[in-house]
Amino acid sequence: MSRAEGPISQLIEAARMARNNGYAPYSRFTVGAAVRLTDGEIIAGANFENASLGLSLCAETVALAAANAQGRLADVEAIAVTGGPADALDGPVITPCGRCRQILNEAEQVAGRSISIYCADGKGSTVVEHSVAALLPFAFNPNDLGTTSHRKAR
Ligand SMILES: O=c1ccn([C@H]2C[C@H](O)[C@@H](CO)O2)c(=O)[nH]1
Ligand SMILES: [Zn+2]
Repeated sequence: MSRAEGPISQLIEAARMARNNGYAPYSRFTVGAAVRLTDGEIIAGANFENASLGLSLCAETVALAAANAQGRLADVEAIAVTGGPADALDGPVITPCGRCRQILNEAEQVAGRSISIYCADGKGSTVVEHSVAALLPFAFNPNDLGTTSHRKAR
């Protein structure tokens, strides 16, 4: 899809704004993500690097952890991600890394619904939609541990 409209473009704009807060002094590649909840609330995240380089956190993971910190992990229905070189306004269409895909899969299992992933270029003009299942086929699931305790009691 190109130039998204309505709630999708709103979510991408939130991700683009969050990208400004990316802490990326080592890679100089800033990333923003924004999660949309079932009631329309948007929760943002930005990448958060560390001098111990391998400890860096991706924007998607930060946004999902922020939703969890508000007790809203089960309400996640979509996520947008955008990023690029810190000194440029644009950037390529990026898709979540492998670790974030596994974390998105966990959120999907908790939410009990599929989560739409909107991958936007830096300008937000090109948007590619993916599902978790498409990005992470044959995922390792909470059910594989023989537990259902990831499901929220309602
Ligand atoms: O989907 C992605 C890909 C990369 N990054 C971050 C990790 C690191 O801080 C920087 C360069 O890989 O971008 C994200 O936040 N999300
Ligand atoms: Zn990641």
